[in-house]
Amino acid sequence: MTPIKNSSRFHALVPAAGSGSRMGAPHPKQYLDLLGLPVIRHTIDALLAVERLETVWIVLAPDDVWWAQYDWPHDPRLQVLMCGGATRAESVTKALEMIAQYVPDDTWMLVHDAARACISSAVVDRMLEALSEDPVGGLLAVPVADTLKRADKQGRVAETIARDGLWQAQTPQMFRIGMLRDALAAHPEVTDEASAMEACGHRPRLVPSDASNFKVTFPEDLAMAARILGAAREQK
Ligand SMILES: Nc1ccn([C@@H]2O[C@H](COP(=O)(O)OP(=O)(O)OP(=O)(O)O)[C@@H](O)[C@H]2O)c(=O)n1
Ligand SMILES: C[C@](O)(CO)[C@H](O)COP(=O)(O)O
Repeated sequence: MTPIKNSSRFHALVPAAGSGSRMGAPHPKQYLDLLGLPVIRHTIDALLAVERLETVWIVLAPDDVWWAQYDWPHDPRLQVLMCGGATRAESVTKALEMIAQYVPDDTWMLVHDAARACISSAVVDRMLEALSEDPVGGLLAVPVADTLKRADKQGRVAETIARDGLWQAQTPQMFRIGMLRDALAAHPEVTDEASAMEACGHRPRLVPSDASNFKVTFPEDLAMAARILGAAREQK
């Protein structure tokens, strides 16, 4: 592969090497049926609809046997890396190490869960507008709406936590590839990219999103995702 010239400005990276253990299905949740297509296909279609994304990199597990069983968009911007790791952070880190050989360090990378299949291209475009001049980058997130309780070991309320200023982190999470690669290398224990950046002393910007961009995690989530995507289709 030759280096990509002309400093590609925005790329997306989709970690899709998880097993979906909380879904409890016989195969990974990213390949489960959602409105007649695998879950991840909706994610890919939404990202490919964002014209400013120069490449959409998909990170699969090295032993993935499902991807090859489907047809995927014939778009040269769609690229597959078979380098997933044991954790989400490891999958992202390994992919960034490969991609960083071909793109400049200041390239923006939008890391987006394969399992957030209801993402809309309009929201991603809004994120690009909000963050492209930002010195750090940031993430989609929603303010916490419910009252929060911490449980004790008996399943009783140990305390009520003030929700002021609390947000739920979503994806995409958008950072410059060089800074993100270094942050994840230093903090491999994180569950999202923003945490690695925070641990390095940065303060990622929160870009308001909404609950429709939820992560398909449990069996009942598939019906919810189908309703959201179905309603979005009807509005088009
Ligand atoms: N080793 C891993 C684990 C997760 N992921 C990806 O990271 C995203 C968010 O992770 P999560 O929803 O937790 O997925 P799983 O790990 O597959 O689910 P579970 O935790 O229920 O096993 C998913 O798109 C998943 O495929 C990954 O690329 N590599
Ligand atoms: C990145 C993420 O989707 C933000 O909410 C989340 O942290 C991933 O969580 P998991 O630990 O992979 O379930």
